Amino acid sequence: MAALMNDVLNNDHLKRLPEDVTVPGGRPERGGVLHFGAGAFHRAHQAVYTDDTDWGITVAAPRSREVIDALAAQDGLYSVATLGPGGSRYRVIGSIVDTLHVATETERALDLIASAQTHVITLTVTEKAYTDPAGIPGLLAAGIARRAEQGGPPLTILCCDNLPDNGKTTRGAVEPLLSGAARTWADGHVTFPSSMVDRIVPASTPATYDRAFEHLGVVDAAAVEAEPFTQWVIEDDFAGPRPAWGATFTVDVAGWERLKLRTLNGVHSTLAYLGALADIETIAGTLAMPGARNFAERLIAEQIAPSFTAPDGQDPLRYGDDVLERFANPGIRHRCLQVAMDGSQKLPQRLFATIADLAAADIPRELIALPLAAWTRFCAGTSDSGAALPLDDPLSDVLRQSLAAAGGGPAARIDAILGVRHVVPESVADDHELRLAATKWLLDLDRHGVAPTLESI
Ligand SMILES: NC(=O)c1ccc[n+]([C@@H]2O[C@H](COP(=O)([O-])OP(=O)(O)OC[C@H]3O[C@@H](n4cnc5c(N)ncnc54)[C@H](O)[C@@H]3O)[C@@H](O)[C@H]2O)c1
Ligand SMILES: O=P(O)(O)OC[C@@H](O)[C@@H](O)[C@H](O)[C@H](O)CO
Repeated sequence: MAALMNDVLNNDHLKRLPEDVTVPGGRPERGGVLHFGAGAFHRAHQAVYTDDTDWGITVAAPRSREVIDALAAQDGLYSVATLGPGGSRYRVIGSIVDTLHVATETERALDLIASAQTHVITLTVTEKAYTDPAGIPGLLAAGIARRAEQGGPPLTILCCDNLPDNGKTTRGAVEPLLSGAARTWADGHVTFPSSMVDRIVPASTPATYDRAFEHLGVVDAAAVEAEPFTQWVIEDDFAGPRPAWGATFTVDVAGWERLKLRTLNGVHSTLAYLGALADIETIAGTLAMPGARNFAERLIAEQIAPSFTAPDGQDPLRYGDDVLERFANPGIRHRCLQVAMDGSQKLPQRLFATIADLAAADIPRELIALPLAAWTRFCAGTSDSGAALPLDDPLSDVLRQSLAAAGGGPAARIDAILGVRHVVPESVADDHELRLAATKWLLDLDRHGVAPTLESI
């Protein structure tokens, strides 16, 4: 413990910490985890779970090096502020022992993937990263090939992105890029467990760093803020050793993924598009609009919950109530525009899967057509007040061109969005009832805007 305090106190950037700040119980003496995606979520989720073990993480940044440079300058130390009803609690995390910039250190990245010291690779690289063979999937495949050549030990690749069957998705992105011997080796030595990850972690802003400075008394350029809730459900399919994470290990994660992606993330995206259109900055602010909570509760009870079977012991309605309480947390300033980005990569699992299952069960789909209408209007890029809305989406050109070609009529615009294949499944694109309901909602949004539409529900 004394050594740890020395570590923290000797660090140039994190010293003289107030007594209410939790500090690491020691710096890990070993590595073992290689993580890709140096974003806010990793720092407030997997790195925190790992901080409770004796394993260490090398964090690799695929693109911008801003975060890893900040971490490196602070000896890997940074703070996570938990923003609860009673105020903020700060904890310094010590599990990050090294950093790596993939674009400029590709050889080192491959060596680390191949290294016998690396047992688990974790990923938070956003949903779209799995569709780019030249990106992370290609890097992993090349690293696995090197590991195979060297006859390295088994390896676990653990996706922590918000995707359904995320282990299978990762395997599906990497395996086709392996050739011959490497593929045979990977079959016997590499596993891709699925995992459900949950903690709301908004992007850090200058205000985040100001609050950290005010609380810690030192500059922390890698600070993150998060809600108190945290959850990690992992398919117990590790090829080799793993850290003693305080997660739930299970044989089947699919039910947990559906519960979370459809309920939490589905409602999150819904509020994000409605809020952005209404010129509201945050998810909490959107949920506070008159009628919004009633709509969200009905969406969960009447559309989302009946679309799937919850895991044993989970009540989707209670889960949904808890989610709405979490969204209402005023400390979490999660911007609608952050949640709204990459809709084409998120809505298949957050919205369209729900719609498809409701249609298959012959359950009416009127309420769930509203988020589809809101996304359609959002993609056109103008809010209810006439302000410009950014469309930060890898398919932005396709979406905007389809809408432009459709002209101004709501039915044609809904058809244009439903016609974007690879995003909207065929059964949803052909869903006549959904199309009519979404057209009606889009007409309401065009004529009256979000606020009166929500109040009318
Ligand atoms: N923030 C949350 O509340 C939260 C909660 C649960 C799960 N997640 C998952 O974690 C992911 C990352 O969230 P975050 O808050 O850390 O975001 P972030 O924007 O802070 O970080 C994203 C990271 O992904 C990398 N990245 C982006 N596009 C990439 C690409 N095409 N190829 C390779 N790398 C790419 C970026 O360089 C960055 O390191 C989310 O997309 C989601 O799947 C986030
Ligand atoms: O992180 P994304 O971009 O996949 O989605 C935005 C939010 O819906 C998401 O980050 C939630 O906050 C998170 O999934 C909660 O666990």
